[in-house]
Formats: sequence, C-alpha cells, structure tokens
Amino acid sequence: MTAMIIDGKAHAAALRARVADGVAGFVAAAGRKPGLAVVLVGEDPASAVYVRTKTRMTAEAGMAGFEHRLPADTTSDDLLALVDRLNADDTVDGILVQLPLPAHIDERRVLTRIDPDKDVDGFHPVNVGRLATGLHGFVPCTPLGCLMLLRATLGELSGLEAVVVGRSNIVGKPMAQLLLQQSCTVTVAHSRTRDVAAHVRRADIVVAAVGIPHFIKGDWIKPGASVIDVGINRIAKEDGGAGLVGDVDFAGAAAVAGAITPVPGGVGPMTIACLMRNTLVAACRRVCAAEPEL
Ligand SMILES: Nc1nc(=O)c2c([nH]1)NC[C@@H]1CN(c3ccc(C(=O)N[C@@H](CCC(=O)O)C(=O)O)cc3)C=[N+]21
Ligand SMILES: [Mg+2]
Repeated sequence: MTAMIIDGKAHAAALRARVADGVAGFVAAAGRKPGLAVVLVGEDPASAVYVRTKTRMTAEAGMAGFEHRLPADTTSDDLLALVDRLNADDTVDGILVQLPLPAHIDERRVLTRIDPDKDVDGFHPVNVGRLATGLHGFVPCTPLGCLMLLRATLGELSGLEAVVVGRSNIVGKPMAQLLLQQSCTVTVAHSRTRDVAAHVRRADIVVAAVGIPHFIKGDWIKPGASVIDVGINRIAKEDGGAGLVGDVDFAGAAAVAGAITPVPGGVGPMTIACLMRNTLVAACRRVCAAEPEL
C-alpha cells in the first residue's frame, strides 16, 4: 500500500483564494482592508523568514500588513506598550507576536495582553477557554490547518481513534480539543507516555507534534491511517546543506498509511493560510459583518 500524499500547499492556496474573495467582500462593505500586525523581536533568521512570508501573503490576500521589528534587547514594558497601541488601533484586526520571544521577556504576560478578539493566533487564555467550551473564538492556526486537511481527506471524523503525539499549548492541546469536538476518541501521548507505539498502532488519525525528527516509525502506523506531520526539524544533510524533516519517518509511514502530509508542503503552508483566515474572521467580527464560511 502507498499512501495518498496530502498536498498542503494546494489546500493552502485554495484556502487563501477563498480568503481573498472574502476580503474583497469585506472591503466593499467596510470601506477598508482587514489589517494584520506582526511583531518580531530580535533577529532569529528562521523567524524573520516566516514573518516575511506572512507579510507577503497578507498583501496577496488583499489585506493590510503592519510589520513591527524590534531589537533583541527590547524590554517587556516596551513590547507591552506596543501591544496596547495595536489593541487600540482600529485599523488592526489581528495581532501576532512571533514566538519564541527572547528569554528576558515574559511571554505569558505579552500573550495575555493581546485583545482576545484580535488574537488571531488563538494563544490567549480566553480563546483557549472558548475552544475548550465550544464557544466562538480563535483557534491556533497550526491545529486548525491540520483539522482542515483531515476533513478534506476523510470527511466525517466521528468515532475515529485519534492519537495526538505532543502536548504543547500551541499544537497538541488545541489539536486534541478540535478532534474531540469532531467526536473522535482522543488520546494525547507525550514524553512520559510509557508505550507511544502501542497508542499510535490503534489510531485512525495520527497527529505528530513532538519536535523530534523521525520520532514516529513506519511500523507504528496502522494500515490505512491518516498521518498529519506537524514537525519542522532543520537537520544537516550529508552534502553539508540543511534539510527539513518532520516528526514522522515519511518513507516508512507512507508505505502503510492511507494518507500522509509531507514536510515541507504539508502543515506549514496551511498554518499561514489559517492565519489569513483568522484575520479576515477577526475583521468581520469587529465590524459586526456576517462571517464568511471558510
Ligand atoms: N506567534 C506565532 N505564531 C505562529 O504561527 C508561529 C510562531 N509564532 N512562531 C514560529 C512558528 C512556525 N510557524 C510556521 C509557519 C509556516 C511554516 C511553513 O510554511 N513551512 C513550510 C516550509 C518553510 C521552510 O522551508 O522553512 C512548509 O512546511 O512547507 C512553518 C512554520 C509559525 N509559527
Ligand atoms: Mg507549524
């Protein structure tokens, strides 16, 4: 058996096109563009690349992008003051503070300062609580993108066994909430789980978000299962260059899975497309306009 490769790049392009249509409608109704502010502190080269991609795609979707680059020695108070200004700025519908922040900045304090209704990352505790209780809020972009890929691949998820490997606030926990909302039977495995392989072997859906290259082995995968690989691990290749690999042994898993996301070209592009989606939704909610189906 050879798995169907889930084309995250194509799904993301289709979502961005739907968002661009919704943006055009918003502009016609509201007389302004939805606005996304992205804040980058310091010069981590990988973060700088993501921020540039986000800004480019914001413009391509017809939205206004506001990039704020602050030096690595920015104080917590300066960053909080910027967040306050963005919260108060009516042209800003979505705010994203790029993580990780430098060690001297209190990340929790910054994330909880963002107006929950502009929190397009869905990291604010208010949005975490909304997701857990089934209220309308903002869902973190990476798990939302994973769910969209699963729905496009499998349709109805009700009753399926899902194993999420990883329990981070950014991916594992919200992913488990989303799958539960879809009536999956959800297991969250993590670094203290005694036999991760045994849990993965039962799963119809595997979401791998551990941050360890090729942690999930091909012979753990149940034949026909759907495998979503959230890992983005930069590793040195034999030729001296840098390669990007996921948390799943792709070749091994693709031989038994029903469907699998590649790295790159799987979850990553969906993350950014979902950020565009959340920004449009935030703008629509802020002007009390009808919310588009995305
Ligand atoms: N507040 C905040 N929100 C985030 O959503 C956030 C963040 N901080 N910090 C960093 C991580 C990482 N992240 C990615 C987004 C897209 C790709 C992506 O498009 N990846 C491409 C490959 C890119 C490459 O080649 O490096 C792919 O998987 O095909 C990857 C990673 C968002 N993050
Ligand atoms: Mg990601």
